[in-house]
Amino acid sequence: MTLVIGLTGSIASGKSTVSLMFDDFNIPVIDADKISREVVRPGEKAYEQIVDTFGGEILRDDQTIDRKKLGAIVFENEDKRQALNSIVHPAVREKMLERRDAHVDTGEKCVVLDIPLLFESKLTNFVDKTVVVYVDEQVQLERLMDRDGYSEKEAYQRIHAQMPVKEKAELADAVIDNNGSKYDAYQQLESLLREWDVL
Ligand SMILES: CC(C)(COP(=O)(O)OP(=O)(O)OC[C@H]1O[C@@H](n2cnc3c(N)ncnc32)[C@H](O)[C@@H]1O)[C@@H](O)C(=O)NCCC(=O)NCCS
Ligand SMILES: Nc1ncnc2c1ncn2[C@@H]1O[C@H](COP(=O)(O)OP(=O)(O)OP(=O)(O)O)[C@@H](O)[C@H]1O
Repeated sequence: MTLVIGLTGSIASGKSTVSLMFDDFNIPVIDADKISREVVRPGEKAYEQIVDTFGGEILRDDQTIDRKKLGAIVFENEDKRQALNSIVHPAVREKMLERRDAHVDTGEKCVVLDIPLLFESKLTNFVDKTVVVYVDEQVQLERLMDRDGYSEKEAYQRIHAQMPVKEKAELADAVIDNNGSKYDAYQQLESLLREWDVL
């Protein structure tokens, strides 16, 4: 039996940081953000739909989608964010499930689905257990501004486009508190995997 873990959090709470740690335990991770880049490459159905909906202004010279421009549009306007979600999410879901099932079929002990919008998109039925990477909002804001160079307003727009991470923590089977060091988070992950009999 494969244990399927849904890993989530809020923007810049540390999902990718924790997701890399699964490597140390030889546990495969399926990353929804990565897949959401694959399904919007030129030639893909979602690419055509995005260009039809948002216009050619969101393209770079090489015809790929300018993610900064598209991000600025959708995090400013909730209806537009929902429109983008309804184009991209079905394609992401399909690919994630294909990859999850491939790992289940080969008898992997554990597989992780890293999905930022796991709770918002009601995808908890894709997984057996949920883990939230939690940080306090002030730490989240600082790490987000630091990492991506957003202004405070831009950072808050992105934070508020998701369910507050505190609420996600209440819904989770387990929480990794990432307010401390990365090593601290690593130790919490290791003891959780022991508790769940994965190691
Ligand atoms: C808006 C886009 C173009 C911005 O691209 P950019 O490269 O700047 O950001 P990236 O994709 O790396 O996402 C960074 C983080 O933003 C948050 N985020 C992304 N999309 C959304 C969304 N639609 N709603 C709320 N938060 C989001 C997530 O926490 C994600 O981890 C891009 O995020 C996108 O296409 N989003 C729609 C698809 C989606 O929902 N992806 C997230 C999970 S599948
Ligand atoms: N414990 C920590 N101590 C200090 N910095 C950290 C810690 N955890 C993560 N960071 C930094 O905070 C930033 C956000 O972390 P990360 O990219 O892992 O978040 P994320 O949840 O995957 O973000 P996104 O939702 O945008 O994909 C990164 O610059 C990362 O290096």
